[in-house]
Amino acid sequence: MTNTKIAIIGGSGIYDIDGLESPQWTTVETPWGAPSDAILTGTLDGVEMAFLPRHGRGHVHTPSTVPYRANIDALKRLGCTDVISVSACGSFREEMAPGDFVVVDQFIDRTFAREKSFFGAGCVAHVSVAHPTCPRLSDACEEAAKAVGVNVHRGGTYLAMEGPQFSTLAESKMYRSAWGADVIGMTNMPEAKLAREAELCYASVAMITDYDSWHPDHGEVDVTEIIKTLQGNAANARNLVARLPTLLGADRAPCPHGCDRALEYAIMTQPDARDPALMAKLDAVAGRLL
Ligand SMILES: CSC[C@H]1O[C@H](OP(=O)(O)O)[C@H](O)[C@@H]1O
Ligand SMILES: Nc1ncnc2[nH]cnc12
Repeated sequence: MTNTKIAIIGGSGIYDIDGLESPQWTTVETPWGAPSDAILTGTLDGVEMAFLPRHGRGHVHTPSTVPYRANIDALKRLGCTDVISVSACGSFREEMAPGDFVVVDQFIDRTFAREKSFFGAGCVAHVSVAHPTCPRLSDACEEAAKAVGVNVHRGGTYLAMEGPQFSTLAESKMYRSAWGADVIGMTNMPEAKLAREAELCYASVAMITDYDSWHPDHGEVDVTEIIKTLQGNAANARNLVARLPTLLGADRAPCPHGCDRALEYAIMTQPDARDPALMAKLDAVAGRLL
C-alpha cells in the first residue's frame, strides 16, 4: 500500500479548486522547464491533493504551449499517484449534449507541435498506450459524476487536435463519421501518453461545451458560448472533484491495470549506453527503475 495523492489538471475555465485543508500554492521546478503554473496542494477528506491549472491562472498557455512534460514531471515529483484531467470538449454525438460529462477512454492523437515523450536518444523507451486511461480511476470519476447528478457517459474517443483554431466543417464531419471520434479537444494528448510514461494512473473527464461545427442545428463553435456552458458547469466539476478522495481512499493498492508499472519492460537502451544527462532528467519520471 502507498498513500494516494490525487492530481487534478484543470482545463479551460478551471483555475483552482476549493475545500482543501492547508491549501498552498507551491512552485515546482523540473528538468523539463517550468510547469504551467504553481501547484495548489492540500488535503481533502484525509487524502492528499494537488491541483494544476493547465493553461495557468489567467489562461496564459495555448494548447500548443502548455508545458506537458514539466506538468507531468512536477506532479510525479510531488508524489502524485493519480491524475484526473477535467477538460472542455466539443461533442460529435447528439446524445453527448452540452452540459454532459464524458469519461473518455480512448484518444486519437492528431497533435504535431508538441514534445511527446520524456525519453529519446540516450534512453529509448516504448510504453503501451493501447488503453491510455486507467479503468479504476475512470470508475471513480464516473461514480463521482453520478453522485453529483451530472448526465455522464462512460467511454468515448477523444480526438486531440493541435488548434488553436477550431476544426473546419470537413474535418468535423470526418472525425465524427469516418473516424468514430466522440469528443474533441486540444490538450489531452500528449498529456495522457506522458502520464503513462511517468507510471501515473490517468483519467479524463470531458465537459461537453458545444457540438463543434458538424451539427446542422447548431452554429459554429463560439468561445463565448463555451465559457457560458463552462460557467454553468463549474459547480458540477468542483463537486465531482470533491467526491474523489472518499471514492479513492487514502491507502492505495497497486493499480490492477498496471499503470504504475508501465515502464517495467519498456526501456530498451542498455545501461552502459545510456546518456547520463538524460538519465539525470528522468530522476522523477523513471527513478523507480534507474
Ligand atoms: C476554450 S475552448 C478551447 C480550449 O478549451 C479546451 O481546453 P482544455 O482541454 O484545457 O479544457 C480545449 O482543449 C482548448 O484548449
Ligand atoms: N469544439 C471544440 N474543439 C476543440 N476544442 C474544444 N474545446 C471545447 N470545444 C472544443
